[in-house]
Amino acid sequence: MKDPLKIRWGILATGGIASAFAKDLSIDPRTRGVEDIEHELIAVASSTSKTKATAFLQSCDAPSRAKAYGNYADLLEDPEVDIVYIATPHSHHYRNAMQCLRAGKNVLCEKAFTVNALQAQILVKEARSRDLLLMEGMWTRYFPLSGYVRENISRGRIGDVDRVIAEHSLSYAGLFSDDKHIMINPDLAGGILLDGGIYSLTWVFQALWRKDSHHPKQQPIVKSEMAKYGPTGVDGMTTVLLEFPRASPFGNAHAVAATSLGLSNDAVAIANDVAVPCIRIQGQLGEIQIFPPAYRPTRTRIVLKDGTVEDKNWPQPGPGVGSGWFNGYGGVHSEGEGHGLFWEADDAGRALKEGRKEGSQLGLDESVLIMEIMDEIRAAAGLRYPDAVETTDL
Ligand SMILES: NC(=O)C1=CN([C@@H]2O[C@H](COP(=O)(O)OP(=O)(O)OC[C@H]3O[C@@H](n4cnc5c(N)ncnc54)[C@H](OP(=O)(O)O)[C@@H]3O)[C@@H](O)[C@H]2O)C=CC1
Ligand SMILES: O=C1OC[C@@H](O)[C@H](O)[C@H]1O
Repeated sequence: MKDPLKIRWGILATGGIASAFAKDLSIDPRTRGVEDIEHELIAVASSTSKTKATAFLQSCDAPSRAKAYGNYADLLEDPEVDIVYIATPHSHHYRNAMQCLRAGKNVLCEKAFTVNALQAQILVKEARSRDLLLMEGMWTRYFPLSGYVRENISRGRIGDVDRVIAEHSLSYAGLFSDDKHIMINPDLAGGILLDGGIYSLTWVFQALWRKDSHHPKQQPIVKSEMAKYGPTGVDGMTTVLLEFPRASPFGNAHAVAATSLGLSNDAVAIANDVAVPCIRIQGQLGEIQIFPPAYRPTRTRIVLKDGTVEDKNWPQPGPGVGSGWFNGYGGVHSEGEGHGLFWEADDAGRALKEGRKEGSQLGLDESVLIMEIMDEIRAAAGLRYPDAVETTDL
């Protein structure tokens, strides 16, 4: 077998998800059966200071040769960096991704891809004109669990998908010490739609926007309601009804994508020691249930009308570094294993190997379409971020 291709990563920002990503890069890909590529963290950049970048590398047990930069521009000039993972707030994705592309770097950019669809379209055009990889870091799409769900839909286990009910919420109520918090700060494009609603929409799209659909693909019709978080005016709860046109004796397919900053199915289920699915994908023959959290589920159930019940657990693989490695970030992960960001990193690495220019499970046209839908939802409720955040000027 040929030697694995080494993917040389740079990371922009030193916050919570940047740290989880750096730790996942350090996990040997062979622990998840990946032998054709491997990852190396070459450099991290902090917009605040080199000291912060150095501390970040230490806290992530990064390779000793990894470099710390005190600004983003210096990392983009590093010829050893093949691909940049952007882990800044939503407000900064457009600007940072454009900086990377203009510096000739491939890009894996955290979700939500941008603040609005126009920004996403401009980035896509830039990446295509430069023949660079541009990929939205919607990690959930790359989990083996998601592949299993997609495959069972394709095999027709539940019949055609008639309805999807998707809910992703966080338990943030009362937890904000001030209005500058990333989740609620309009200057950082905060609010639950861009942060959490994107997961509910991801599950709806994984189920209903499919290459192998028996039905012609047509854009969904969207209706929505938003409840604002009073102190800052961003959305604290958003509920979306999507109708997917199709030629079926049962009419169009429906989906509900719900999200909230304060209500958490996950927290309620844990507190009461019960398991309640957050995603239900329903067809005439039965349904696929996915258990919370929607962004990192580890359990599925298929329930069919013929009496079949199939439960499966999907622990994230890894070296078993002990519980608590990722605890306190992005939910409760009791397995003490990898976070799961390595799956999207593997897909980005394989894209570089194969010459592919977008993610295999979330192409750029779909990322743009989802941004268009989120624009529509925000416009219906009058949620517009400051001009400096919505702009396409650099
Ligand atoms: N896939 C997933 O599971 C998750 C994804 N995310 C996504 O990752 C992104 C970052 O979120 P998260 O890591 O939680 O955020 P954090 O607030 O923890 O970190 C953001 C980092 O961005 C950098 N930054 C640059 N400019 C600013 C600015 N003006 N204000 C604040 N920070 C700035 C900072 O690093 P520095 O000072 O070093 O430049 C900061 O540490 C978002 O897009 C979010 O949606 C978040 C959580 C989980
Ligand atoms: O992407 C995310 O997933 C986990 C959540 O805790 C976090 O708010 C969000 O950004």
